[in-house]
Amino acid sequence: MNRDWIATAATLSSALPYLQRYDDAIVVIKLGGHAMGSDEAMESFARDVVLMRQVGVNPVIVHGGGPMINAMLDKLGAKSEFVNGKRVTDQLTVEVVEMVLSGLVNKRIVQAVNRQGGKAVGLSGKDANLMVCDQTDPALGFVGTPAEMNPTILRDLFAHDIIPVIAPIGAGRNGETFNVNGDTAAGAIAAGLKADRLLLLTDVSGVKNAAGEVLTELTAAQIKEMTEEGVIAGGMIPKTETALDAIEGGVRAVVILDGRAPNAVLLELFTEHGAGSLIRKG
Ligand SMILES: Nc1ncnc2c1ncn2[C@@H]1O[C@H](COP(=O)(O)OP(=O)(O)O)[C@@H](O)[C@H]1O
Ligand SMILES: CC(=O)N[C@@H](CCC(=O)OP(=O)(O)O)C(=O)O
Repeated sequence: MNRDWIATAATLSSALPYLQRYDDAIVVIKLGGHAMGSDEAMESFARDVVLMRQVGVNPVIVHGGGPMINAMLDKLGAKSEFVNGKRVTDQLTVEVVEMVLSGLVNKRIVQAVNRQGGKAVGLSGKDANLMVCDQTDPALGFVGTPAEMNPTILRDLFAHDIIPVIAPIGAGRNGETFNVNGDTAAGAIAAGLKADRLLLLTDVSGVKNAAGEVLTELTAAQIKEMTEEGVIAGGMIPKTETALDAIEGGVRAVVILDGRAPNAVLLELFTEHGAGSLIRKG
């Protein structure tokens, strides 16, 4: 018999304890703009998510799309600046952010999942009042901080075998639209659902120390120290902040990992190998 088939059967068999552990688990996956990559990479990601659903996991995808927003702002001749990983968002920018995230990016992911045989439905924080926000800081404009989560809609979707794909747009209490950092939104949704896992997919293999080595496990104290020293910087700041908030909010564990690695989520969930940097309650 072909050796590859024997190896495939052995791999499937060794996954049994993990399949049992994650049966009916809620796993929130944040797909960052930098991790989205080519159509082939998107297809492979979508396939992994459909497989998760097939084996009894309830996956929720929350996406970013920073590079896609930048590209559209460039086309419009508009500039934007970031403060601690958050985009300063004026009226024009928030309109572009909503169009790009809820439109182009969200539907690309929805379609990719559905092409693999899944049932994905796209929504944003506005739908069913999923994520109601307050303004983060007047200096940042229309940037929102999640203040009230209404995740019942997501449980209703799970019950119908539907994979929710969520754009990080928040509903304001006075009809405003808020731009929410994708990691922040994913953390708030994971906490609202008391998810078993929050996987933050990005373009590095995990959180690196000053020597550039990936730390396989991180404590809150280490994150605080590394941020003060500037070792954790830029886009990694909202990710590690999110991880700590999510754990405080009742998420069992958070993993920051490279979404561009082949089958990254399957490797993390269903093998003993694991991947990236794990953060859990200390
Ligand atoms: N200590 C660190 N370890 C790993 N990456 C870091 C660290 N500090 C800053 N970064 C940067 O954070 C980036 C990930 O954040 P970001 O670009 O916002 O990703 P995404 O678009 O996937 O959300 C990495 O590509 C890296 O340049
Ligand atoms: C407030 C804020 O910064 N919002 C982000 C939303 C998109 C995002 O988070 O995209 P990534 O995950 O690809 O970085 C932005 O405007 O870029």
